[in-house]
Amino acid sequence: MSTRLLLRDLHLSHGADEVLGGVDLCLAGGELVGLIGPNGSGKSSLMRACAGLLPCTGKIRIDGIDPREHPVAARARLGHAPDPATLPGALRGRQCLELVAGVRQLGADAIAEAVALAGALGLSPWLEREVAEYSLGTRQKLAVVLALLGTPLLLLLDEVLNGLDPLAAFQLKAILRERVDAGATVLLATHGLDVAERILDRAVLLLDGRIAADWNRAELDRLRASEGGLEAAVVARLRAR
Ligand SMILES: Nc1ncnc2c1ncn2[C@@H]1O[C@H](COP(=O)(O)OP(=O)(O)OP(=O)(O)O)[C@@H](O)[C@H]1O
Repeated sequence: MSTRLLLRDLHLSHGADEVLGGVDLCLAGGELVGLIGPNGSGKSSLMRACAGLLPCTGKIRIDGIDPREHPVAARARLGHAPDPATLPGALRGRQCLELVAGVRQLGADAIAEAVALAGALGLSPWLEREVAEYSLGTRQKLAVVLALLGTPLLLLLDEVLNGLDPLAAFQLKAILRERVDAGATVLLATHGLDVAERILDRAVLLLDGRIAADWNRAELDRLRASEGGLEAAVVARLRAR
């Protein structure tokens, strides 16, 4: 299986505070991987660094491409859901889709696919309305559709199940599984360990600036069968610090 995302000795600081202190991570094509970690452990920062939005040191490769040297080629392979709070309130949902499609040089087919995805998530009635009128969950749906636009090979999704209604969350999990089965790789930051335990192929724990644990599907199944499951395993790691 090809390496979709490779991180070696990734370091990232916000001012004087080191957030990532040497992250090593290798994701293959066709994996749905959960990124777990306490508040402030650096999950969002890691994703933003991979998307070229934050400076960092160390090795990053997306399908072998360094996003800092070849940002356009890397971005063509990458879908990163924007923070819903940063979506432009004055634009309508459809305009946001068209804007991102334009930046990514995607055509009408990609927009039509995104409109269909929006429908699957219950977003259709909102596409002609301004984002400023959206609820938090509706903004989250639009952020996810923007990330999925153009069927990227690597999806970096930061807590995208948060705030979604049950039907939209169900649909999104099915869409992610379809994308992964078709060869895409998803890195999903989440605090929802019950969901993670059921839907992921793998879960990694980001702790104290590094990957502190890495559970594959068989290990997640074993945890699931044990008392407390993944939650108990994660809580034990956090308490042991
Ligand atoms: N723009 C910024 N300026 C300064 N510090 C920041 C900035 N963004 C994040 N941080 C700090 O970096 C650390 C990691 O934050 P980050 O948002 O990446 O964590 P997270 O794991 O995604 O957290 P959460 O689970 O709460 O979403 C935190 O200590 C946070 O306060």
